[in-house]
Amino acid sequence: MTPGVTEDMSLERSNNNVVPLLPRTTVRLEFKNITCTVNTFALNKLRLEQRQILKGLSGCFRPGELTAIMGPSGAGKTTLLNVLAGYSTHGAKGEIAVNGICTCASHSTGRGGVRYIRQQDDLRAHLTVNEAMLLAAALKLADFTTPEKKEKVYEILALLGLTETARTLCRDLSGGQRRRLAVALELLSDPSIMFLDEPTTGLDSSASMSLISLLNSLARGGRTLIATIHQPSALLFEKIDSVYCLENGRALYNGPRQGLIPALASAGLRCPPYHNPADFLMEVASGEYEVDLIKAAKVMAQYKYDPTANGSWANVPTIPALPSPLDISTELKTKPLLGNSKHQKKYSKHMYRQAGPLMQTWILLYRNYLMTTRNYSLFMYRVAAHVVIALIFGYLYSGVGNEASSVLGNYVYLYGSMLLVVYTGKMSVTLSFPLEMNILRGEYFNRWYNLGPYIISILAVELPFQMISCVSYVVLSYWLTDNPLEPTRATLFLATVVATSLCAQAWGYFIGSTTPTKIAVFVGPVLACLFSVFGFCLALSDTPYAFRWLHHISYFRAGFHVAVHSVYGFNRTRINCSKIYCHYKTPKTFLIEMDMENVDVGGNMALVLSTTVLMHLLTCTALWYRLNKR
Ligand SMILES: Nc1ncnc2c1ncn2[C@@H]1O[C@H](COP(=O)(O)OP(=O)(O)OP(=O)(O)O)[C@@H](O)[C@H]1O
Repeated sequence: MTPGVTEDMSLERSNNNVVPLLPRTTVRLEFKNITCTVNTFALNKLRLEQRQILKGLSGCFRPGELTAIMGPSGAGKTTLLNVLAGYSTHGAKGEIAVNGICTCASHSTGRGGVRYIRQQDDLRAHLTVNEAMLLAAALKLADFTTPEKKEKVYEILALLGLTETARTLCRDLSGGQRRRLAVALELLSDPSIMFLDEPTTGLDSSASMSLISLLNSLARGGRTLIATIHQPSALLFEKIDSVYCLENGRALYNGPRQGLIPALASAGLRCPPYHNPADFLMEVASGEYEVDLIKAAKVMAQYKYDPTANGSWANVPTIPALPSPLDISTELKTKPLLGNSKHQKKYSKHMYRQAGPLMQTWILLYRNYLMTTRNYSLFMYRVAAHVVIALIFGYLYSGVGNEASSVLGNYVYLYGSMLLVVYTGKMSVTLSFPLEMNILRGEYFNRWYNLGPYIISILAVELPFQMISCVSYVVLSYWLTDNPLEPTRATLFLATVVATSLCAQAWGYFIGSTTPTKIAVFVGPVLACLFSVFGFCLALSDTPYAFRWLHHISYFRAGFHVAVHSVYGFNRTRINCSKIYCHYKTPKTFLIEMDMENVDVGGNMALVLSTTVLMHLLTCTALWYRLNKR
């Protein structure tokens, strides 16, 4: 059993005191002159054009503060977040310093151990909250004992108000609970800096308030928190410490929330009394007031907010803050935040270290096992589909395997069988992997595990699935079509069909991991069709020279030739003939006419197996590149 992820996934603990979580170190993130340029295709001019999305942004995010990145839609908020987090840095330039250590903005590494909670749903739908947390703890907290992991999971769930939902499947959580769980999963490793992309989008005002209060409290514990927020209500805006407002890729305002209205006023933009300052800022940034925003930004940058002064800000009406729905802020106000917390002392002897590769593989396998057992209908449908097709083929081609007048019918059955297993093997992963890719990107970026263990864990589930589906199809259809039941022939046929299907699956992984779903949908079938024509009705001698290389590299052709040979080759004696004349009474006649009398079984099997290994290696390389060179 995986340490910390035993069959008893309950979260029992003796002590119910929830202690606020404190990061180990604090992170100050400064950035200077950040630009981001992308190439876009201008349809009207039919050429590539460069477009600058971020136009020289500078600023600083401090520990202990919740910073909101605001701005109208398309202003560049997500792009800025991606570049600063190191999540996607394509086309980025400029300097980013983490606690004074400078890196280039184009480096795609998680800066300062940053954790990035993206807008997309990165949760595993078929795990319960409890399981998701314990599995994440097992992956991330190698130095903790099992009771300590459970204790930590319990603390975090309690802190985020998720204790009640511990046994709920992630797919059944409400939007707000999902966002909180996403935060909880990352809090396990006590990150000092967290980025959140639009955490309140899709939440109602109460859920948004609850989440922003939570983020505010986490920031108070010494973390650096940065979140993109679209249009916060006045109450929600009160929970924000600093504002970084963008307009069209430029910084409009960068400073403390309390300094916003006086800064706007210094540029001649007076917020009407009782108007939500956040709304006013968005109206200004959207160009609803006739002002030169570049000039206004320059003037506002000159404004120095003085929190002690009785001046401008004191005269601005503020809305009294309501108690946090999670009531965390109150608790944090009454407890020391840094340095001497019970929690910090309790875990101070531990490093926040990832589990080793073997343990990661084991945990991920266990996770896949749990998810598969919850979602077994998918597996059952897949096997059932193969069984149904076997029955249909068995009915249509009944008895063709041992009848000389039906050799061509049997040939079509063999070809159809190969086509079936190639399509099901390839398309099942070609279409599902891009969806998996989204979650993989999030978990990998947030350093849950390495690529090797992840790949082993998905293959360990997918390979047996495909093998079981193939075996159920072959056994049933081969028997119904009355093909020879000699052990050597039957075993070779089964082995060839399964190997070809796994090779197609390896191709599917490669296509799914390198192309978007919309393209993968047709690239997969087109390649399968292209490879399938070689060797079926097209002999090598009839193939134009320019295409002969396709004949040689086609795993479909190789598998199909071995399958035909296993049925009609190896000096098979005469086949029964129930008619007056059967042209293919001697199997050799058929093999000669089909240009298959000299099939190199070993060579063809080696081609299928080596193509499988090659495609898996290419998939690993492509995945590594996509995950590390963003
Ligand atoms: N790879 C890309 N190629 C072309 N244009 C891009 C690319 N990425 C982003 N953009 C453009 O850059 C601009 C900023 O995008 P971004 O997603 O950062 O905006 P945003 O402020 O987060 O918007 P929203 O609030 O609607 O999510 C948009 O106009 C977008 O179309």
